[in-house]
Amino acid sequence: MSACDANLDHRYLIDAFDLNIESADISFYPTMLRYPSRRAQSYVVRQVGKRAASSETRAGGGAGIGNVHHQLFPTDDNSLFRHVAQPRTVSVIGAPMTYGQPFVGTDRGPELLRESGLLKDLSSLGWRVEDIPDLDFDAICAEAAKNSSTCSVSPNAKHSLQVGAGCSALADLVESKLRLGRFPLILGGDHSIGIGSLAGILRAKPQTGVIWVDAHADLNVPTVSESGNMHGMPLGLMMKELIEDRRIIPGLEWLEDESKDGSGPPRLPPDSLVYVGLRDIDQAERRFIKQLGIKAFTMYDIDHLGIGRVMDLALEHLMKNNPDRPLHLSYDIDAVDPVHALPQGQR
Ligand SMILES: NC(=[NH2+])NCCC[C@H](N)C(=O)O
Repeated sequence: MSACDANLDHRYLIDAFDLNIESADISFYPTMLRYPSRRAQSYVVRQVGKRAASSETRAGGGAGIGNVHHQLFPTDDNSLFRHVAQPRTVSVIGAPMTYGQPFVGTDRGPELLRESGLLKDLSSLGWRVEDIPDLDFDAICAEAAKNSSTCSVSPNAKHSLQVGAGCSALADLVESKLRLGRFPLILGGDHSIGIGSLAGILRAKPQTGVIWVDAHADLNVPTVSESGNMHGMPLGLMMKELIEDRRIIPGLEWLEDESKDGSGPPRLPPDSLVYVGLRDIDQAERRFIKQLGIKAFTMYDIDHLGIGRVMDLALEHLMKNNPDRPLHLSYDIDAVDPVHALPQGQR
């Protein structure tokens, strides 16, 4: 662990995110499943339960002052969750994906989060909870794999048929919940689920700004990926600048389908993304971040500026030209201080 890693502990993250988010996902790496599940879920729960993000409260962010302020002076600000219908309902979607990286185990994420009391905690925050049965990736992915003999081999996108089929089902579900005015809370699964979450979200709400809390940039595309693992690609696959036509990847053809309301296939403009917590990025990703001008806060920045300031800057970047846009938070537990979540065998 380096000194700067120590700064990104859950407490800081929880206290710093005084955000008005409308959707969230959380993803795992197998070695990180056990201990952090309680912390991970409390983190997400806190996000869902957040109150107003006034500049006054955000100013105190990093050290937890903003959060203490909320507890002392709770507000019931209707300007929050503007994109969520009343009564507020969170749709909990289990996405037990394992095919985006080499290890089995990430499929236990939804179960462990539920076991650690997620649903009760959500309801105690005053939300209605819609607990949807986990997506049946065993069946969906096995069915998709049947086509593998008739399909060309993936161009450096491992298990793309399985990841593609699973994420297509996830995208449909996320999109339908957003269109009902619900808050989709997606429980991974490895981070290739981001392909499904982002596709569904961007089809329903193309203006969405994305905050990607992760040690990794996940900005690879098959032409440059060093590992071929799709958990390293969800953001790259959403950027037109990095991949023109996703139909070249077997299993991802659906990503080029028009959105129902005619807004085109789901795409994320580079200025609609902010990274928080980077500490392990590939050569090509580094180049892309620079070329595309993506806003990126590394562990160094968090250590240097403090997480409160980093979050102020992140929000400023996403909201300055579009103060009413929805936000999506994607949280990979490997962003957490390795003292709490062992990052063995990242790739
Ligand atoms: N969400 C993650 N854990 N991503 C890990 C990605 C690691 C590496 N950059 C790759 O593309 O293979």
